[in-house]
Amino acid sequence: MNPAINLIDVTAGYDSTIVFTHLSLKIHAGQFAGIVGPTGCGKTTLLKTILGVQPVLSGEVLLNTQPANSVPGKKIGYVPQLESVDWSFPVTVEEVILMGLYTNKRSLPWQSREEREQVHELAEKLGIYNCLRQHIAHTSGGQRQRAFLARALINNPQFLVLDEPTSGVDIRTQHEVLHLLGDINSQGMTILLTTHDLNAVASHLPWVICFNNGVVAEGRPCDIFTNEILAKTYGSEIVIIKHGEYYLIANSTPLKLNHNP
Ligand SMILES: Nc1ncnc2c1ncn2[C@@H]1O[C@H](COP(=O)(O)OP(=O)(O)OP(=O)(O)O)[C@@H](O)[C@H]1O
Repeated sequence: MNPAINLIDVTAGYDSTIVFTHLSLKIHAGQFAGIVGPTGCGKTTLLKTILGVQPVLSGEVLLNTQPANSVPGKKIGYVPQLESVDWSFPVTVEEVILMGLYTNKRSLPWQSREEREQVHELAEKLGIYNCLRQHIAHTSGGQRQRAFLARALINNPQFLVLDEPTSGVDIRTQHEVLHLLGDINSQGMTILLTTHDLNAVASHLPWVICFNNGVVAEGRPCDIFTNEILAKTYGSEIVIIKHGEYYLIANSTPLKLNHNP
């Protein structure tokens, strides 16, 4: 079977920076995979390359055997890093979701009844029906994440690509978002995301790709999250605390609490 996403010997980057060279990576249909790696190692650039918005310098990116830049945008549902979104933009949650439906040909005020019903159905499914009329800036981090997820899903894409869906929200919301993505994946959606949260990956994702300007290792979290692979990925020691079958990965050096008054 052909991979859903197939990078073949890809070199990509910007005018001033080559971010990765000769990268080959396959994501299979139905896979739920997370890319982890240090800040600036090229995770977002990799997603942009898959989305076809970042031109490759050499090599090829195929989506279901078609070149990525020839695949209509609607085939890929994309959730950007929400930290990059301008929250002062005057839109409601409902309008954010509707934006997913519009191409350059249509403007926002004119939605059909079917389109509204489609939005309401999806909002109900994602648990944000009650905040559809709320200004997006007045919603919680978890509700925003769900609103942008709905915007990405509204066109029934073949793949879902998310840039750091677990950042900027508390631990409980992180788990809720990943649980929701797990449910969407179990209905057949191929999902690729980036995250800095190794523990969330370890507990929710079946497949992890350790990245640092290239693939360091990939596999099941239980095989991949070793001191050796994490040190190679992050360039410094990452402490893994094991308790029976439970793992806790310390993203920073353990601290000794200050007991001084
Ligand atoms: N538009 C751009 N123009 C030039 N260089 C860029 C651009 N965007 C990113 N870079 C550079 O490319 C490299 C990879 O950046 P990228 O955003 O892909 O990393 P990342 O792993 O997603 O980082 P983070 O975890 O902080 O989001 C960095 O050195 C960054 O400075």
